[in-house]
Order: sequence, then structure tokens, then C-alpha cells
Amino acid sequence: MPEREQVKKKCHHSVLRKRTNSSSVMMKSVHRIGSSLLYTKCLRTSLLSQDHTPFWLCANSLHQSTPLQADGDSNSDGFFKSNTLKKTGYAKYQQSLLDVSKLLGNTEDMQDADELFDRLIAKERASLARAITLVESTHREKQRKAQYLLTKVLKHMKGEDLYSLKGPRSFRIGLSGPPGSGKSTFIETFGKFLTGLGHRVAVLAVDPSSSASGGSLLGDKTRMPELSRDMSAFIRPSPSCGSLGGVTRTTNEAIVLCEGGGVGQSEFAVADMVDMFCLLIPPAGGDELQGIKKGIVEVADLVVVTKSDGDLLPAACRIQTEYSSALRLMRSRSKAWRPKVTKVSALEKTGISELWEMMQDFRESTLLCGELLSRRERQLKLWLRNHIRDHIMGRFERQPKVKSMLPVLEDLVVKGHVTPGLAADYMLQQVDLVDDL
Ligand SMILES: Nc1nc2c(ncn2[C@@H]2O[C@H](COP(=O)(O)OP(=O)(O)OP(=O)(O)O)[C@@H](O)[C@H]2O)c(=O)[nH]1
Repeated sequence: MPEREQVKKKCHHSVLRKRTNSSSVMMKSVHRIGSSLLYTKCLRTSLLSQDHTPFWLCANSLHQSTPLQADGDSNSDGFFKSNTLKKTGYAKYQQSLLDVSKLLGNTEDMQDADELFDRLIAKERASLARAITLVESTHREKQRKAQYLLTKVLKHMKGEDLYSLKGPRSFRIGLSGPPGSGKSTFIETFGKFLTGLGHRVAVLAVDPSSSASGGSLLGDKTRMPELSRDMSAFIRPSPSCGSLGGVTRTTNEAIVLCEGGGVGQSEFAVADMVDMFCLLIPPAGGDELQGIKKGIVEVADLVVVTKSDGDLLPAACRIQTEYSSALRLMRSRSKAWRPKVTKVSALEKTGISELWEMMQDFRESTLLCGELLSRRERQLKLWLRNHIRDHIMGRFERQPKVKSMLPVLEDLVVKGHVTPGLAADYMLQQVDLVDDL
């Protein structure tokens, strides 16, 4: 058999073995829904059962790391050269990166981060807000502290989130929907329902429309008056900085987050950060639903028709039928789950427990077949790449040469003298990103 075929077959077998192992382990495990996380218009929530820690920490990013020193390799830059990697071997390379202290650099001045960590694991609600603020900071020194804090949390959890037999401690639910679809009202009702069951809920709202007005903290809290007073709930709106800045760059690491609001690409960012993505649709006419991006329905695990009460009930039933038919024609994202459509009324509190049952079914099915974990793994890899891309782009844009040349090149491109590709190639040749990094 040609060598390539042999390798392919070997890979296939190892994948099969891995799948079989993981599902048999999962089958043995007694699964309990520990928590959930919702995201909506921006928002996302994380619910944790009482015996669980009140935060989830996702990624330990490598950005802003100090130069690495490989064992026996005095040249840190050389470490990244592929031939060095071949020489040292993947396992040795990975082993050397496990010494996180090398990545963090000097950690002598981290007393306040240590103190914050202690408060976090003692489940102090206020410390969660402080931790998120720290992680979202763009100040270099604070970013270093944030990485230190996140690394400690990650170590504390020892990767349980990803590899525990019971599955991740938290359940992250993303909610998105067009303006006025009833997201805030739904979260208030659903959040209270969950805390009533003994879960702890965290909501992280990112309102894309609020970045200009300086955030909507007050707005959201007043729109969720009962939940914001509930000691088992944590609400932290995070105004998005710029396009998706708040979502894709910092918040994922912090714990929670999401965004939606029915505009732009932000709902897709939410879908990429959660275990389960729900699309909230009001019982409205076609024109009012225009804002819903077609593709977003395809990534929804659950479509929730809101305001299914009173005079709006017939329209809600119609929308439910329409979306059910549409979803039947779409290819499911998951092998274990077919997207469903359900109706709720947040005002009359109907359909809420049925919805929660569906969410639990989703979690169990995707956990048993390994999809839940593979989704999270994929997200972690995506966030790592997002960090790298954002940092490279940021450093590129800060270069004095870029600042002066880019407007000139943009002008030439706009006037049709130069193609965008050629201008980009030229620009990249002029700057030395490695030096700046
Ligand atoms: N009849 C009925 N009205 C509802 C329900 N839920 C929300 N509404 C109403 O719908 C309107 C919008 O609700 P919100 O919860 O503010 O919707 P939203 O999606 O958060 O709105 P934006 O933040 O503007 O995107 C309000 O007037 C609510 O009272 C419901 O279950 N039934």
C-alpha cells in the first residue's frame, strides 16, 4: 500500500478509536446539567449549579508573552523555526510550553491579581466584575496581570471544563435576535427560572448599539430588574469596542460574552462562543424579520418564537410552523441534534420549562457523542488564532511607516491605479513585523 494511503488509514483508525473511547466513557458517566450560559443581544449567560465555581475560564492565550527559551536552545527566535521544531520534536516542544511561567514572564508584582483570584474562587460576585474589567483592559500592564489571573484560574480548574467526565462545568447558551424581539424580557424570565432551580446564572451583554452612547449597563439592568437583584445571578453588559472588538478579542477569555442584536456579523461571533446557539424570533411580519441574516438560521440549534401570548399567539404559531419547515430543509450542523423550534412567552412565563428541557436534551446528546467538547476545542483554537490576528494587525497599524503610507496606498487603490492585492504586498514588504513583535 502506498505510504500516503497507510498514513490516511492510520489516522482514520485513530480517530475512530478516539471516538469510541470518548463515547463509551461518556456513556458511563452520569451526566448532570451543572450550569448554563446564555448570551443574547449581546448577551450571554452562564449558569452554574451551586457546587460549582462561579466562573469559567476559557483560554490561556499566549499573546504578549516574553520570549521563550527552549531547553538547550539559547536562541528563542530559533525555537519557532520549523527545523528546530522537527529537531526537538512535537512532544518536547509542547512540554517546554507547559512551563507557563516562561510565558508569563516576571510575576513578582502580581499580589493584587493573587488577591482577586482568591476572591474569585471564594465565589465573591463583585470580584467577577473586577476580573472581567481587568481582562478587557487594553492597558499593557493590566493585560499581563489578566493573563496571570486567567492562567491561575485555568490551573485551578485543571482543564476540567474540557475533559471532565461530567462534561464542562458551565453550559454556555448564546441568544440573538432582531431588535425588540424580547431578548431582555426573556432573559429576565428565563434567568429567574434557572436560579429558581438552583443554578447560578451569569449574563454578559454586549450591546452593539451602545458603544457610541457609552454602554448600556443601566439600561440592561433596569430591563432585568428582578434578575439583577438575584444573588445567584450576575449581569455584566460589555459594550463592544468597535465592530467585534469586545466579543472576539477579549471577552471570550474573560469568561463569558457574546453579542447579537440582529445586526452585522456579531451573531456569528456569538454562535462561535457558545455550546448552544438560540435565535429569538418575534411573531412579526416579513418586513420586521428582514434584519435576520439568512445564514444565522443555519447555525441556530434552537429557534425560539417569543411573545407567544394574547393576540400574538396566532402569529407565533404561524412563525413556528414556517421555521420548522425551513429547518427541515436545512442540513443539520450536528449529527446528534436536529434544530428545533419552540414558542415561549416571557410575560406569561409559558413554554419556559419546555425550552429548558430541550436545552438539556441538546446538552446531553451533544455531550454523549463528543460534539460538545469538540465544539469547545474548536472555539479555543479559533480564539487563539483571533488573538494572534488581532495582535499582528494592531502592531502593524501602529507602525509609523504604515500610518504614513497606508492613506496614500488606499487612495491609489480607490482611484483604480493599483490593485488592493499589490498595494498590500508592497505595504507588507515595507514593514518589519517581526522586529515590532
Ligand atoms: N406580549 C409580549 N410582549 C413581550 C414579551 N417579551 C417582551 N415583550 C415586549 O416586547 C418589547 C421588546 O422587548 P425587549 O425585551 O426589550 O426586547 P429586546 O430584544 O431586548 O429589545 P432591544 O434591546 O431593543 O433589541 C417590550 O415592549 C416588551 O414588553 C412577551 O413574552 N409577550
